Amino acid sequence: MIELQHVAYSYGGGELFSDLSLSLAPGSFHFLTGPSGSGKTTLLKLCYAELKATSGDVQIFGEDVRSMERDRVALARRRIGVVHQDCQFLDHLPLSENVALPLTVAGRGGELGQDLTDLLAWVGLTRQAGQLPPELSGGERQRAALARAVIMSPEVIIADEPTGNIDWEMSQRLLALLVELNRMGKAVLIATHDLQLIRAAKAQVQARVLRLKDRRLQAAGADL
Ligand SMILES: Nc1ncnc2c1ncn2[C@@H]1O[C@H](COP(=O)(O)OP(=O)(O)OP(=O)(O)O)[C@@H](O)[C@H]1O
Repeated sequence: MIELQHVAYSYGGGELFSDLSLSLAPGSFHFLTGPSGSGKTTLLKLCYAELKATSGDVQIFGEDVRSMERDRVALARRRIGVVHQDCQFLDHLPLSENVALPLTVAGRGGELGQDLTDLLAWVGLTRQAGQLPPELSGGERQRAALARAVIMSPEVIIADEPTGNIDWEMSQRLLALLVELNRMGKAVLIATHDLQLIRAAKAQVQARVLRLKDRRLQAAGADL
């Protein structure tokens, strides 16, 4: 689904990483760890074609990102649900409309209804559907961001520090949702510093743990 081969990336200075290869197959579950500043967010952005590799090949759903026109990139992006690190919302719109925004933007707002209700129930936010984003807790925002990322039924879920600012119980809840999505056959890629979360996930799902360090991507040690 998403293939990176011998990829390097630089923001203009030295290379952040090089000769990096990664393959996200249907139904796979990957964690990406590594020190702050090692390039985890950058690597995720390469996976959803927000950035283009400085060198090497990136293929998304069989297409070479370098030669994809903008509309092809936009179409491919609809098949990838992204939970961003800062999970921003439109603060003047209620939670339910924020979650539904990708469908509305795609001109499919008419399909809303029971699916949205079900999705909000799935992430445990039925009661908060009418609230504005500034009125939500950190954990509620993270779950809303996940709901928004999956409303288009993506085949791949990419989450950047999804449990960054939430307590352990809420992290567990979020992890359970991601594991459930994976069991439905979706590929999941999560960047995180949270080693406890990785250990908890490994008890539930066959996850590969990758570590970005010293400009290289390696399989993490067996202790994880
Ligand atoms: N738009 C940008 N322009 C220039 N440099 C950038 C840009 N975005 C990120 N960087 C730099 O690239 C490096 C990697 O950033 P990135 O956010 O990918 O790391 P990270 O591993 O996700 O970090 P963290 O764990 O702290 O979120 C950092 O040194 C960062 O300052």
